[in-house]
Amino acid sequence: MARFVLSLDQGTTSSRAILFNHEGNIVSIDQEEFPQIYPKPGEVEHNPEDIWNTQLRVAQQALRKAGARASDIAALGITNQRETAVVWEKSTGRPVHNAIVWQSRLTVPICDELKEKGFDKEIRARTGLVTDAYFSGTKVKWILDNVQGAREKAERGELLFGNIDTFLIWRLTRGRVHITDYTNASRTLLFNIYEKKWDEVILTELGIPRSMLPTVAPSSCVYGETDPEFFGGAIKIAGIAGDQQAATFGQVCYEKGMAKNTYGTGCFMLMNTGTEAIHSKNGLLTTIAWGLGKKEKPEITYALEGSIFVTGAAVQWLRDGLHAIRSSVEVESLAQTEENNGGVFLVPAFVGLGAPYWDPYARGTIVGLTRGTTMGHIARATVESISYQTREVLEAMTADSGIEAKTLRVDGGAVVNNLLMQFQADILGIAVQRPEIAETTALGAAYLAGLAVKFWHSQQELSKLWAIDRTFEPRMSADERESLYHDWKRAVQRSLGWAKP
Ligand SMILES: Nc1ncnc2c1ncn2[C@@H]1O[C@H](COP(=O)(O)OP(=O)(O)O)[C@@H](O)[C@H]1O
Ligand SMILES: O=P(O)(O)OC[C@H](O)CO
Repeated sequence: MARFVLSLDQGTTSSRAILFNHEGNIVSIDQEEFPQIYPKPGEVEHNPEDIWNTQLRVAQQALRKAGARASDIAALGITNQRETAVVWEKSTGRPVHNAIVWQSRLTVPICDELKEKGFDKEIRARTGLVTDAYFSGTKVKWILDNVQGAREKAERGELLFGNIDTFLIWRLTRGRVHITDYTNASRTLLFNIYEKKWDEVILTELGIPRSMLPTVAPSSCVYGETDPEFFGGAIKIAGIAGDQQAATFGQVCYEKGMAKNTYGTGCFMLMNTGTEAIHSKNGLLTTIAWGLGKKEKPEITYALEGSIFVTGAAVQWLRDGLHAIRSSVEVESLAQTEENNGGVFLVPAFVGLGAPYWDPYARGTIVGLTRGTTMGHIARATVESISYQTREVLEAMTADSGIEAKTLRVDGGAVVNNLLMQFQADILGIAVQRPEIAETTALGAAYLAGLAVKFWHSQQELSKLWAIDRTFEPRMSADERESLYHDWKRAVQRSLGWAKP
């Protein structure tokens, strides 16, 4: 009798694999970081072989640590950094270029051209997204336009495109399955979220052959099996979701109006809007939260999303760029060396700004420096910037949905930082709830896979497994809160448009 579900969580900075038991508890975990490649300022790439090798290794290691065999695994779920685009040869499985990462600004000129033509309105109306280099579509176009021979090969049906979920499944099944789910498809800029199919008008405009694209399936169903060689036996692949949607599922935000915020490389807030796709007037994205039900008749749940590009990555910059700390966790103690930010505000617009500004030309800014500024102030300003950006997105969400959040569910690598969590509650003026399992991304993918093979039977059953580790109540006075937020807004104004040619 299978005892576990295996979750593969392929993130921006690391690959993780987690085994969950029937209670939704972690049985074993393994994680490996892999190199970030920065070819030019603003460009970010990953070597797909690094992604594959680290992901396979951590999965094998997670099984080994638990003393589990393939037959102990009821199913495998995959969750992934979204939008990151890989194009590979169908016959060999070899990528024709590095993966172009979601953060990369490489395709800003393509997006500018689309906007000049007014095609951004078509994109918004069909995909729910804004025309930004963030999404996969212009990355695929760039590869076809710039890698020698790629376009001809693609037109002959010899190249395939996929986000990381699709690439991993292609490898895990040794090229037998070319598939994605509704959540990942909704982030490509190529998928019509209303008609629930690849959008021919956009494909034509970007010159992307339909034959490159994977089949789109529900987020919870059996897609195929892993080649027996990888885990000493075949394992059913039965769940797929982009990592932010998976976290929303793992946080059991199953009712309309429920929201979560994930603190990783960036921050991503998603609110379940039910069967209604709300068109944002405040700089948010309309996206697919998950597609459940049958392949022939998917039941789509939509979400509003606020995507913030740089949050935890700013802490990494303190570590790797400024060498102010040796590990990300040290940011908390460094920030605590000062009682407040000393008037310093840091806008981490390293790759432009995402929601709600969508300014590819914004750049990082530190304002308010004086002779008395210390590294402690800068560390505090970095932590605070995560919370201010989150408030901007939550305000946009309230304006778009008309729903006032009373609490915010949080997860992701940075929520271990109690200073950040307390400041977040203070600056929002609402309680922040940290669940017992902060690995909700992996948990969400496990839930999706487990539901497909009846390891779990219903979303109601899963809702009961959610438990709070700690609630952070707001303690700051309203005057102080508003004054800090006002100054943050002034700082953002100084970062906007900085790199515009
Ligand atoms: N204690 C901390 N305080 C603030 N940020 C942290 C802390 N610990 C980790 N982080 C940040 O969280 C991110 C890692 O979180 P994770 O959820 O693994 O991200 P991802 O899935 O994007 O790779 C890194 O950017 C790291 O700098
Ligand atoms: O890998 P993460 O956790 O930084 O998430 C990345 C997002 O999916 C990008 O949209």
